[in-house]
Amino acid sequence: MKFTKMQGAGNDYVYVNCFKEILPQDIPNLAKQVSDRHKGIGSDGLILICPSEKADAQMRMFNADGSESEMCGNGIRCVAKYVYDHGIVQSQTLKIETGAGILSLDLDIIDQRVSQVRVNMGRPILNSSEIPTLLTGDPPVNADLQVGDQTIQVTCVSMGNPHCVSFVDEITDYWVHEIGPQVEVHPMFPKRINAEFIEIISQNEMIMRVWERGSGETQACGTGACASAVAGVLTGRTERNVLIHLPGGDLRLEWSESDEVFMTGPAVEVYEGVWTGPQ
Ligand SMILES: N[C@@H](CCC[C@H](N)C(=O)O)C(=O)O
Repeated sequence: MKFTKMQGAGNDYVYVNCFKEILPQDIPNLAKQVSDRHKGIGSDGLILICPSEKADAQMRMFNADGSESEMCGNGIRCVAKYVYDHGIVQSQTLKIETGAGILSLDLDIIDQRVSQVRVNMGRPILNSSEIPTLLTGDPPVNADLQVGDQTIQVTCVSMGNPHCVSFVDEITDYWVHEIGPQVEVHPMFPKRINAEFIEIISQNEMIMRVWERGSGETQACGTGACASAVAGVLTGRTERNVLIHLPGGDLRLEWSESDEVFMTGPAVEVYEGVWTGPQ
């Protein structure tokens, strides 16, 4: 199976061109195998670039534990780069089908290669069945979450996939590695959840680390950055334009007055290879 390793703000996935490649039936198991950083290729998960009847291409995304997610913000920028750079569709605007609907993307092209992508990530969902108990009222969708022996204040936002955002004074490993995994599997979230930890720098700038559902800490999460930008506005901490610094790079976010979230960030191809599978 031919694959391409790509990363967006350090969030790295194995991408497979399903316009050409035929995959084994058990894709969750394939995702687990290729993602393994010691015995596989090593990645935060597996992303399939597939034909679509409704858009230029379809993206399917699997976390490192084999679970499938509805959406991947850093992934969709890389899918757009792949589709353009590999000549599947050479248009500066693309439509990609995801589990969260069909999204529109604008490509920034330098020397005939995509360098940056601006994605219309759609409207945040503030009353989602994926985040059932917390989101029963009007926004702000804030709640107190009991985690171990402490209560943390969270803001829950779905970008097609679910996110639980906590604003903290200082983001430490304690938050990401101790609290993050407990938030992920908290009984309040039956489909599990991605946990973002945010330090505010100013009304237009924040720092973020994430504990991702199904993959653990990653260097960036695009949908998590969108959810955090929305949560910043909902809680009165930030304005609608915000620059988010993540361990793997920066993402620029805008929550427009028309209620759509726009995310701009890099997409990078790292290398191509052939997966022969565990022997
Ligand atoms: N890193 C991604 C999100 C990947 C999926 C997530 N772990 C989930 O299970 O919802 C991003 O950039 O959005």
